[in-house]
Amino acid sequence: MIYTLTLNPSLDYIIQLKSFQEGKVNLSESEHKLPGGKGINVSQVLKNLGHESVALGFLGGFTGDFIHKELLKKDIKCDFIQLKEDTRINVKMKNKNVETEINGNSPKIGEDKKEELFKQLEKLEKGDILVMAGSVPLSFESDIYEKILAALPEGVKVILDTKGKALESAVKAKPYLIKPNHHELEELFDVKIQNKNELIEYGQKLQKMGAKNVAISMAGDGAFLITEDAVYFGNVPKGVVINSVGAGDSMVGGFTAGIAEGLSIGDCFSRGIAAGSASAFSKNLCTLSEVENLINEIKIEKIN
Ligand SMILES: Nc1ncnc2c1ncn2[C@@H]1O[C@H](COP(=O)(O)OP(=O)(O)OP(=O)(O)O)[C@@H](O)[C@H]1O
Ligand SMILES: O=P(O)(O)OC[C@@]1(O)O[C@H](CO)[C@@H](O)[C@@H]1O
Repeated sequence: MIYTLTLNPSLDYIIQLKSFQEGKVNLSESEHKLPGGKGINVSQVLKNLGHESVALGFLGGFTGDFIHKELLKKDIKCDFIQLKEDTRINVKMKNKNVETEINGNSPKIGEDKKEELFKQLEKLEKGDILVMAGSVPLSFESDIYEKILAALPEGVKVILDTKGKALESAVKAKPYLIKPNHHELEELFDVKIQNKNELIEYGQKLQKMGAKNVAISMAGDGAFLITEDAVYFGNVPKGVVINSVGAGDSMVGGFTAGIAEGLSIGDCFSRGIAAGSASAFSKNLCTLSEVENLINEIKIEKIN
């Protein structure tokens, strides 16, 4: 089974504006609400690509109820731990082509709820895939992903998409795949990466620190995959970006679907890029046909 873990889900409130002036009353042109949070988006993408998953994490209050109901409507299996406080609201504002995000604070999560999560994860089995994605709630220490990795039963394949200290500590516990974007890589090592060789160098540093495979996305500029034996570059297809929120999660979802189908790592990478771009080119998260329409435009090149 595939599990996704979203420690810090969100109700994403998407607002489209014709113009925006700071300090003024601005009228929205349209708005909609979506269940959000990186692992939850991965579960939605997996569903669209024909794969079942169980969405795990913490939900609370009316925002949590909304997310739960929306996921059940999509026939996504859920096993969330209930919190008293409301799940956060993340505002995604689109003014012409400029996307601005305001992400809310996480609700409080007690020690008992954390223990409940570890109990749930104990039940995973060899051969299961666990996708852990997103920020760490304020109630948790930044090494929570490392602790989860260390506590998991043997043989669970972990895909991790997070950043900063949470990523730095978790790589030590040897996840199967991590997916930083190039900005997150710069932030982690506190450097300005000047060219592709440097990017590969820093990706390989993460590998030396423990990550088995490192996929580095660079939005419209392609992506690198560093495996144990090789470095691959994948181009991204050309298209008009409509909504980049969730593009990274879609890449993770596409890659995970490839693993579940037993594809080669290069094909998983290509599927991930197609899914990321298909989501970027549409208002919603990618569908299977959108991914299939792009897959042949992606060429994976082994560069060393
Ligand atoms: N401008 C673009 N053109 C084509 N594809 C894109 C573009 N931007 C993003 N993508 C697709 O989405 C994938 C992930 O993009 P990106 O590097 O922005 O990840 P991210 O920063 O994790 O995403 P997110 O915006 O969800 O946080 C890319 O590898 C690509 O497949
Ligand atoms: O604060 P985090 O967990 O890093 O990111 C949360 C978030 O921005 O990520 C998703 C898009 O990737 C959105 O659904 C959600 O609002």
